[in-house]
This record gives sequence, structure tokens and C-alpha cells, in this order.
Amino acid sequence: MSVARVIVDVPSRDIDRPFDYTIPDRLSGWVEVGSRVAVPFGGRTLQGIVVGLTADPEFDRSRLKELIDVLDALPPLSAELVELGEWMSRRWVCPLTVALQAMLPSALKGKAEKYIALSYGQAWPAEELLADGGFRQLLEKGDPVKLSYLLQHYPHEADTIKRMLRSGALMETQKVEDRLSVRTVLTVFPGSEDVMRSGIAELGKRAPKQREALEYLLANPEPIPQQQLAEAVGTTIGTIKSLADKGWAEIRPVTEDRDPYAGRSFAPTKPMQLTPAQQGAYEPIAKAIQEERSEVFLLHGVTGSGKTEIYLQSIQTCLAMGKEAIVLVPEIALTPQMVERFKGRFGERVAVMHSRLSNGERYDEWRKIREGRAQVVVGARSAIFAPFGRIGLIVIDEEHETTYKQEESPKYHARDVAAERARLHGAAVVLGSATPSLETYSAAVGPYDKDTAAGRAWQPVYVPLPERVAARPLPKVSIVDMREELKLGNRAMFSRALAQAIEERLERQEQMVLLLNRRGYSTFVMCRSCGYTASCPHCDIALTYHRGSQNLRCHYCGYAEREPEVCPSCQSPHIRFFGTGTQKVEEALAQTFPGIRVIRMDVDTTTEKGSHEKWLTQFRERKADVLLGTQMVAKGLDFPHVTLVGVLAADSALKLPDFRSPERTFQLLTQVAGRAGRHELPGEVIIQTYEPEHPCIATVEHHDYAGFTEQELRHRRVLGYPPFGRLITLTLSHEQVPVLHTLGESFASKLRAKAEAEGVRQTVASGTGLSLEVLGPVPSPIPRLKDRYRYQCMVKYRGEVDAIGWTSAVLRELADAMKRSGVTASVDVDPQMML
Ligand SMILES: Nc1ncnc2c1ncn2[C@@H]1O[C@H](COP(=O)(O)OP(=O)(O)OP(=O)(O)O)[C@@H](O)[C@H]1O
Ligand SMILES: [Zn+2]
Ligand SMILES: [Zn+2]
Repeated sequence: MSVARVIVDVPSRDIDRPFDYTIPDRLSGWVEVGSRVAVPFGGRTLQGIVVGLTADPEFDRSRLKELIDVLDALPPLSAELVELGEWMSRRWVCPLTVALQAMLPSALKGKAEKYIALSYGQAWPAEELLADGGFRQLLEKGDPVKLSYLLQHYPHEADTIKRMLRSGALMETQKVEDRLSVRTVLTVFPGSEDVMRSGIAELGKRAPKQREALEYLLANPEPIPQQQLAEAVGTTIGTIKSLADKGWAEIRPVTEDRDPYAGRSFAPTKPMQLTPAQQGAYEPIAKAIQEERSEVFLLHGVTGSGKTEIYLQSIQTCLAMGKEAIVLVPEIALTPQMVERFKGRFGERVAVMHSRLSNGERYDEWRKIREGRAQVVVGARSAIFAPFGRIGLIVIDEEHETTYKQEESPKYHARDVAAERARLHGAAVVLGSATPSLETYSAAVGPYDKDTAAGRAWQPVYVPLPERVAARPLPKVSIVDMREELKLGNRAMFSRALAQAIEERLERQEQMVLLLNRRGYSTFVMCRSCGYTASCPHCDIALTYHRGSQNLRCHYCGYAEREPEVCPSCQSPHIRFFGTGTQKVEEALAQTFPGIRVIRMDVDTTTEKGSHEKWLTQFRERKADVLLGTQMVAKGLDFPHVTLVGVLAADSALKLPDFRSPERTFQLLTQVAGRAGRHELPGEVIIQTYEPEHPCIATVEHHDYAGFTEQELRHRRVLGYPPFGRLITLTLSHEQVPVLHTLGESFASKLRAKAEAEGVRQTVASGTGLSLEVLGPVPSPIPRLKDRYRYQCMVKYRGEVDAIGWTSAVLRELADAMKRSGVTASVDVDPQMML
């Protein structure tokens, strides 16, 4: 009798370790690593996940309690995913249960009782005929049977049942009244040909509709939903039911996958002949897949260079080996257009996962993957946990996107999880982007920093794709200095150049995309005359305006100054916080260009399910001249008639107090510029800015990724920001500030002491060698949330310093003190959002 090591689902640091339970005989066939179980814990019953089985428990067996129950017939996690979870919990300093729970579809987490049933259309498989007559008979009746009933009465059939679940002959469902359960449809199963013919004879000239329905079934002897049959012969459900009453057909509930793409047909596509450049990129990837080498590739291809076709053919190579592929795309890019490209090539083998699916729909897609009915998943961040067992390839499209980092715990980055999962599977990883993140880019091509490179778990192979397919030119980009416009008395939102370009498009009946970069809306102060913005003298980061205290603050180090009345640089009084909403732009467009047709896409107009798609379809059908929006219009869209892209307030995000702001601005501008002229018509891009000299804007003019990167990396190296130094932030929250102060100080001093004991230098900027510094505690950028104050410490370090391990050790040391005082702590390792 072995013992199960269980992680209970209480996300707290002080019980973040496995507890041992003995497995009663009746459950022994069911419990595996990855099983969800119920266990007694401190007088309560808790859910947990089995992370290990051992014959040799830490404590005397007789003192151990027994597992109460197994909650699913098949373990929802595999041993590999459990191992991945353990790695995540160390890598991102979170309790193991938090990492494990993140891998489960939410539909599974409820307490709903599980049922087992024979799958739709499945006869009892011949190779399972030896199975115990009892439970076979039970299931063949067609009704779902409670899992707990099977566990109790057929304890020795665990293997057979699990095997049949894995092969798809059986299926696991949830409570019938549960909205998340598998949906069933009443379906007509035609009787045998003889039976139906005799039915027709028996009916004679009576009941012509019944007769018609029988004739239909004779001609199409396939199970058909009752409703559909009624419609096909133009009759009522009652008529169909009477066929069953007379024994000519049978009506049974049948489960249906809630395929969110059902009813939409995807035109099948064939692999294209790759261009020589594409071929050169594809080959090393294909080789790694075939040799089952876990290698990471950075596919750096300009917009429109045909990256997607390379993904598709690499997936094909992977499938040909009988392996599976995961494709991650940013949530916002999961449009039907994107899905279509994968479904068009691989059809039914593709499962799709994104947050706009209901829990039930996600559960269906998840089961499709687990039961081997899909070999490709296209999804947002969490699809990285798809329950595949033989992964050959993981693609991350637009790898620089911030949506790949989860902002709640576990605060993982899908890129790192992909590299680790690929390592466990011997799979290739392709990171694709026209504007790779500086972390990924410098990991691939340098500049290397001896100390930084040592701390890196993976190093990608650089695969460039510098030209568009068919030698289509990149669009012409012009940068308009809005300070000049102001000098010439143009106070309008549109520069003369942009206004004229819009006018021309309207005349030629071509389409336009207008982007308003709304990130950082109203949080920064800027001079409209000279473009000055206030930044922190110690951190080189824009200061944030705080309405309450009317001062400007640095949330890294706590520096503060009063809101200026005139510009400190040019004395102009035109200094104020900056921000223009999309709605205002829409009004201005209507005023300036009477009759212009505008589709506005922003958070306000896209909350409804499907609205995103609706707008894009309308725009594609040329029902509007302008697609106006925020970030969401910049991603992956491909419209043949768009010949103008305009960017209003290109620099607004630059003012955000985040050292990545220039990088994000460059990426956004380059991406949105890539939307123009992707087809026959040439494209033009006009970027309006108050800071035309800023490298992240100036370099966009010539599509100069390398130029931007070089300048930005030089800057980051000096300041010790990623990729040269690394960061960890700790956010503490409590109702009272003094408590936060005390705990924040003890965190900082304990961590500093550890660094000192190891002989690590305590300043990071402008240095090399091992170093670690702790900034703060200071109030967080969001200083109060739900009546709790928030303080943060930032750890900045360089080189092979075990800052992550030390941070989690210090947090364990402080766990008691935090629990007593009611302080909650949240750690962000390699934070992406500094706000
Ligand atoms: N080998 C090829 N032969 C002909 N056309 C191709 C080939 N590869 C890709 N294309 C076409 O080129 C266009 C751009 O390709 P694709 O959208 O894959 O580029 P991308 O690099 O993914 O672009 P982005 O990053 O801007 O989304 C598409 O219309 C695609 O169908
Ligand atoms: Zn000024
Ligand atoms: Zn500062």
C-alpha cells in the first residue's frame, strides 16, 4: 500500500508543502500523480492534488490519515505538468497549489460530481468486451453513471475505465443541471433498414409526415438531431417522437461539443511554396523538431514576411511525427482571421482556447486535447498548459506582447514556461515577432553581458526574415512634429499632413486605420510647447501625477516634487496632463470630414461577446472608411484596402513611469505601421508626436529595429535594467501604513544581509559583477486598493545571484510575522508592468 503526497488547495505560504495520506484499497487503482483528491485537513475536507506516490512516507504510516476520495476518473494533470508546476512555484515564488490550479480548466475546479458515460456514437469497443458485465451493462443503458458509484462498486475496474476514457470510448461529464456540463442534444438513431421499411409498409397512406421522415432516414442512415430531422421534412417534434414510440428509430441524448466555431466553414488551404528566405528559416526549425531537440528559435521577421506560413509548415512537420503542437497568440489577436489560418490548414485537429469562451466551451476544448481528438491548440497564454503528452513544437507569435505575462499569481511568463515545457518534452520553441522583446533579442544576438548570460535558462537561435513576401515594400513612414503644428497655429488633433492624407483616402475610397495610443492616459504631465516631461532625477523614469496630493512622484524610489505651473524647461504655461480619448477623436473626425464613416474600437465598444469580430467584419466589408482605436487595432490585422495608418499621440506611452515604455512604443508603432500596404496598394504611415527625436520614434521612420535596439540596450546596461539586470518586486498590503513600513523594512534588511553575507555588491547601476540592491519600501503605484494600503520593495540584481531563492527564503522567515499582522505579500519575478 503506497502513500500519496498531496498539495492541498490553500494558497498560503505556511502550508505550501505536500502532506502524506494513505490510499485505501478501494482507491488504489485510481490515484496517480496529478489526481485531484479530497483529504481530511484540520477537521475539514479539502481538495488537493497528488504530487507524488511513495512507499516510504516521512512519518509513521499509522499516524497518517486516509484519502477520502478521488474527484475525477482521469487525473486532470500529468506527472509532467506536476513537475512543471513545481518548477513554476520556484521560478515565480508562488505556492505550488497556485501553480497547479492555474493549469486546470476552471470548469473542473468546482465541486460538481462527475459522471461517466459511453461516448456518443461509440459502441462498446471489441477489445474491452471482457470488462465486467456489470458495469458494462450499466453504461450501455446510455445514462451517465456517477463516478462515486463506480468507485464504490467496481474498485477493480479502474484500469479498464481509465483506458476507455483515454481512448475516448467513455467520457467524463459533470452534473446534468450544471451549466458547465457537457451539452446534450436529443438525437434520432435510425432503426435497421428492415425495421424502417416495414414501418413504411405499415404506415401505408396514413401519417405522410412520419413516412417522409422514415424515408429520409432510409436515404440518410446516420444519427441526426431530432430538431434537424423535423426541419428537414417540415414536421413537428411530435411526429419524430412517434417514430421512436413505434420502435422504428431510437431517440437518445447525445453529447455535443460546444464548438464555438461550429457552423463556420474554414476554407481548406494547402502549404504554399516557401520563398528562399522562408525556406532558410524553416529548415533549422524542422530539423530540431525531427531530432526531438529542445531548441528555442527567435524568428525575427518584419511585418508581412510570412512568419505564419513557417509556423504552419513547422506544425505539419511536427504532426507528421505523430506529435502535438501548441500555438500561442496574444489574446487580442485571436480573431477569426487568425483561427481561420490554422483551422484552414489542420481542420478538426485544431482546438481553440481563449478567454471569450465560456467555461463550458473551454472545458470541451480541453477534453478534446486530452482525449487526443486535437493535436494542435491555438490559444492565449494559458494554452501553454494544454494537456498534451507528446509535444513537438511550441510557437509563440508576437512573442514581445505583454499579455504573455500573467499579472495575477502565478505571475508566470508563457515564454519561460514554453522553454521549460519544451525541455521536458524535447520540443522546439519558435518565438516569432517583427519586434522581439529586448530580453529575447539580446539573448539571441547579444550584446551579452557575462554576468547576465549566466542567469539565463535558454538562449535562442536567431533566425532573421528581413523582407516582406513577394518583395512588397514596407510602407513609407513620415513623422510629424506636433510642436511645429502648434507654432503654426494648428491646435487641431490632426496635423496638416494627416488631414490631407485622410482627405485623399476619402476621395480614392481607400481605407484607413487610426491609432490612439491611450496607454498612460492622463497620468503624466507634459509641456505642449516643448514636449518636456518631468522625470525622476534618480531613476530616469517619468514621474506620475497624483491628483490627490497634486504632486509628481517616482514610484521606484519615492522621490516627489510639486506639480509645476510653468514648464521648467521653456517657461510655457501650456503644461498639463495629457490625454485624448478615442471618443474625442471620433467627434473631431466627424467635424473635420463631414460624412466620414468611422468604426471606433476601444474597451467601451468591445465589451460584448463577439463585438470585436463584428467591427472587424464591417470594416473588411468596407462599411467604414476609418477604423479608429486603441492598441487593439495594431495587432495582426490584414486588410487589403488599408493604405493609410495614422498615429495620434505616438509618445503618450513614453510618459509612463516604466522603463519599458520606449520599447513598447517602438513595438506598437512598428506593428501598426505594418498594417498598411500589405497587398497590392502601397501604404503610407503618418506618426504625430511631440518628441520626434526620441529614438523609439525616430527609428520607426526607417523600420530600424537594430538602430533602436542598440541605443535602448546601451541605456539599459548603464541603469542595470533587464536584460542586463533583473528585477523582483514585492508588494505588501495592509489596512495600516506603519505595519507595512515595518514589514517592508525587515524584508529589505534581511535580503540585504543575505547579499552581504555572500559578498554581493549593493549597487547595480553602471557596474558589472555580482550585485543586488533593494529599493524601498515605498508606496506602490497604486497606493491603496480596496481600503488596503500597498507598499513595495524592488529587488534589482545582476549576475548569477540567487535573488529568487533568497527572496522566497526571506518570505518564509517572515511568514509568521505576516500572518500575525494580517499583511499579504505578492511577489512578481521579472515584472513586465511596472505600474
Ligand atoms: N511562400 C509564400 N508565397 C506567397 N505568399 C505568401 C507566402 N508566405 C506568406 N505569404 C502571404 O504573405 C502575406 C503575409 O504573410 P503573414 O501574414 O504570414 O506574415 P507575418 O510575418 O505573419 O506578418 P505579421 O507579423 O505582420 O502578422 C500573407 O498574405 C500570406 O498569405
Ligand atoms: Zn516646455
Ligand atoms: Zn526615482
